[in-house]
Amino acid sequence: MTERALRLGTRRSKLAMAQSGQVAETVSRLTGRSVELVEITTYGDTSREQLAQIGGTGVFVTALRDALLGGEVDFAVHSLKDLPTAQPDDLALAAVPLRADPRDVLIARDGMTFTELPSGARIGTGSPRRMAQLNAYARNHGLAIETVPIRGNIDTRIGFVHKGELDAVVLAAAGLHRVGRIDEVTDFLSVDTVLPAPGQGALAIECAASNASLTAALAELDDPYTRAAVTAERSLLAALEAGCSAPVGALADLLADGQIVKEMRLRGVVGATDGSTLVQLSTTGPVPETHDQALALGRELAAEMLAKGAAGLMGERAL
Ligand SMILES: NCc1[nH]cc(CCC(=O)O)c1CC(=O)O
Repeated sequence: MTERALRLGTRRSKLAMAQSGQVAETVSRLTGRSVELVEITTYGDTSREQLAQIGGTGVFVTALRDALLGGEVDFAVHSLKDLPTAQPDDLALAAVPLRADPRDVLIARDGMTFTELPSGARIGTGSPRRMAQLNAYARNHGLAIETVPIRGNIDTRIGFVHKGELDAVVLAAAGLHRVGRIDEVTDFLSVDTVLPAPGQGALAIECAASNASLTAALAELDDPYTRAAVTAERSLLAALEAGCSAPVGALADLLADGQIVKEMRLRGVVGATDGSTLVQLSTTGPVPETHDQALALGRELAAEMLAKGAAGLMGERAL
């Protein structure tokens, strides 16, 4: 008997459809089963309010998770940075595939880089994290910029620049790669300037925890280093009691001696959105070999950041 197609739940945005389409092809190749995309509309897709006002990026996730638990779809693909830090017991994070470029990038008019922008340039972003770090960099380097809150999908955001409403917008490299618009980037922002969101560039493949066979099949897509890194980053976020849209950046990467991977470094930042204050620290440790070791790395850095005053900079608390 021919098995029915696997149903993959996805948001309707171009980015989500691109991400889900790529995962669908891989899952179909690995399992030998066809995969059909089931489009789900989330509250985050329909609301026009700023994310901080509607509960952070978790609003992109809830409807997909409801569809999973209701048996409407078999598995779902999320942008990992949009997932709340607490993983529900009845949902398995079956795979975190190899991470794409985690950096933030600038798309500016006239091909300009960040430091080439004119005094008073208006830069659009919906992320308090990006605002805090760009404003801090500008303060420290004598640049005069204005960060402008924006919402919308990738096309809408880039459109603000094309229409002349903004001088530049900031987006994630990973999203632009996946929708085929990476060539429009005018400046790849160093992570020393703008630390990415915890989990940025990574995907999360979820299914019902009760579906053990599908959980095991999807685990084939997991990249252990990526999973360890994003687990440490999200552990930091959780330990700071911050929500997905708090002004918190984090990045875990591997430190190697030649070809030999020696340690994992975790960097974290939290800041006031006007850039007046940033708490930015890092820690290193053995490459986590277990989930708990990755969690511990994040908690360790969070404790150091809280001791340096991070709590007062959180703005939006975990919801
Ligand atoms: N909710 C916005 C969102 N969620 C994930 C990505 C980028 C893709 C990724 O981080 O994997 C984006 C767009 C952006 O930040 O520019």
